[in-house]
Amino acid sequence: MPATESTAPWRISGGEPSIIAESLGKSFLTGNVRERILRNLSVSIIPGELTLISGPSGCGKSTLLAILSGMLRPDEGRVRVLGQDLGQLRLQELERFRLMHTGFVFQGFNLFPALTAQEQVMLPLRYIGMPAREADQHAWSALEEVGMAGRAGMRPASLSGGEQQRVAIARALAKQPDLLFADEPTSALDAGNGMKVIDILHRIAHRHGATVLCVSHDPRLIGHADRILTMEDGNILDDRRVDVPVAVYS
Ligand SMILES: Nc1ncnc2c1ncn2[C@@H]1O[C@H](COP(=O)(O)OP(=O)(O)OP(=O)(O)O)[C@@H](O)[C@H]1O
Repeated sequence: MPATESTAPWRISGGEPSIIAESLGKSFLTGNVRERILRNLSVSIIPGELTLISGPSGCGKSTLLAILSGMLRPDEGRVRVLGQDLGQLRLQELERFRLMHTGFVFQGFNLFPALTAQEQVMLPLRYIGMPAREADQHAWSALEEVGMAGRAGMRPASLSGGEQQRVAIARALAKQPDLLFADEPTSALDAGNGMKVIDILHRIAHRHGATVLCVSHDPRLIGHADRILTMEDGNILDDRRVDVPVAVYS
């Protein structure tokens, strides 16, 4: 496990891509119609940045995120993450790889109703074998980093949507992953809470050198990413950098 100090860099960004995807193709069968969702898509993602994937509904954003994070296998092409060809890993090895190196934040928070914020964040740490006392400290640091340490003893029903999403981010953050994936993390939140979440994701990339890849069609987020990939019809139409400085949430 890397450093415990929450503001310490986990990884130093050397400009080398942490994710390299080449010639990805993916189809889904609906009834007896096979629909091509991704077509010959290639992309590299760099650590230390918040990269946003935007584009119209149904263009394949979540499918791409699922493939780049190792949750879904492509039909064609290959994905290298941290130098590892995901296609070479057996299912169990892939699960282990994801557990050790990636965190995921979902639109619907996915918190356990019966657990406090502290317990939610500790759970995956205990699952990877971290001793209780250490897991407790890591969970506390992660909650502190997202501004939720003061609510560590509260259960989801007593937290607002924005607070629940910040707990979910702390849970993904606590194991200090190399890569953090987020699928529409702000879509259930109002403007203010959505902005806090995106600023936290941005800060995770910049302070810790993590690769942060976020799917969203929320136009408010565009100025808050470092790089925007715009998808249409299963491919990347536009790839651009955002120069505007980002306000850091405190
Ligand atoms: N497991 C699946 N089986 C069949 N079709 C699927 C499956 N997953 C996704 N699709 C289809 O693939 C297309 C792309 O889905 P995807 O969720 O990647 O799009 P998206 O760009 O993230 O959309 P949105 O912005 O609405 O979430 C959609 O038409 C969807 O219905």
